[in-house]
Amino acid sequence: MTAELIDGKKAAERLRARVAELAALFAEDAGRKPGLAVVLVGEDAASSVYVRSKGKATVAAGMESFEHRLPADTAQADLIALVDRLNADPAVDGILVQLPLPGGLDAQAVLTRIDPDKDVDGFHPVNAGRLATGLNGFVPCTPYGCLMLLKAQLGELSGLNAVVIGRSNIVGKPMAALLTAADCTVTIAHSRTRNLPHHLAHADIVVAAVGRAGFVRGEWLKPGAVVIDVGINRTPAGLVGDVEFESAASVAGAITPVPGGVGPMTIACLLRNTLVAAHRREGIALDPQAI
Ligand SMILES: NC(=O)C1=CN([C@@H]2O[C@H](COP(=O)(O)OP(=O)(O)OC[C@H]3O[C@@H](n4cnc5c(N)ncnc54)[C@H](OP(=O)(O)O)[C@@H]3O)[C@@H](O)[C@H]2O)C=CC1
Ligand SMILES: Nc1nc(=O)c2c([nH]1)NC[C@@H]1CN(c3ccc(C(=O)N[C@@H](CCC(=O)O)C(=O)O)cc3)C=[N+]21
Repeated sequence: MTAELIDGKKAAERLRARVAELAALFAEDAGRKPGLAVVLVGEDAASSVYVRSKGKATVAAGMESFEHRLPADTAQADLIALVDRLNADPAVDGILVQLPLPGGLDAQAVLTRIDPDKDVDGFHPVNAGRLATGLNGFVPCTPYGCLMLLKAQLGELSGLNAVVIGRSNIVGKPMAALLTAADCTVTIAHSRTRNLPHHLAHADIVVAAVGRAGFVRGEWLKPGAVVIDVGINRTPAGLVGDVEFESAASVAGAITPVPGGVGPMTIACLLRNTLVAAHRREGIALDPQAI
């Protein structure tokens, strides 16, 4: 292996520590802690684990965590009613509805019901539009975390070629928007892309968000490329990313591991977005450069 390992766990710990300091200052000024509400519908094992670790991280950062667990057979109207209550609750700065929702529930309708100014996931169309047009809003946590890792690794991104593999609303599309705003030349690849290796051969930055274990091979990469592996795939061999780590690490300049790469940054960015939401709601200034 020649690639440098990008330590997302350490970067996330640093970000969480900064958020915790600023959350303590906020609590002094506002007379209350920032609050994050997480809604989990159903009993999906992986989702339960995530929700528990989000709750722990929220409390550790000096924020209030409100967990709402609903049965898998919850009616759409009841879920919408809960979102309405959270929208109206002054103690709640951020709302996250854990995805995927059980079959029968309309995720898009639920996400669109969340007050855009409490939408710390950045999934509301208003926030997607703000990101696309360069306005201040909430940026989805996973791509935001990826951008932070890239900037820490490379410094200036201007003029670099980036290939984003995947075009989902929660990872690929906002990732491409962020890289475009950072003046990269961005290619978005997806399941209909012809000759992915051709595109990757020119990529200084590769972000893989495909959902297929070990999909990206080292021999497709440009030597020295910085590779961000978003994939979380549970295999009999354990948790693996979308990049074939061994072969990629012998060609790339730097690469994120799975676990310990993008995942921890996602949670840290969720806390960051909640802190920002709390400041905006209370009209308390927060220097964006401070975090
Ligand atoms: N670390 C973290 O914090 C997070 C990790 N994840 C993980 O990231 C991965 C992606 O998540 P998500 O974006 O939600 O997934 P989606 O399933 O929504 O999107 C996958 C994307 O990959 C594309 N794709 C599928 N097959 C190929 C192929 N053969 N070649 C090129 N592109 C392909 C799809 O293309 P098309 O659009 O044509 O179907 C689609 O755009 C998953 O492993 C998920 O678990 C997700 C969120 C957070
Ligand atoms: N509304 C919503 N917002 C999300 O942000 C959201 C979601 N729904 N649904 C599911 C995906 C996935 N996701 C992850 C978060 C943390 C890790 C994480 O911390 N991973 C650890 C490993 C955890 C483990 O061992 O399972 C790591 O990569 O090191 C992974 C994945 C957020 N998501």
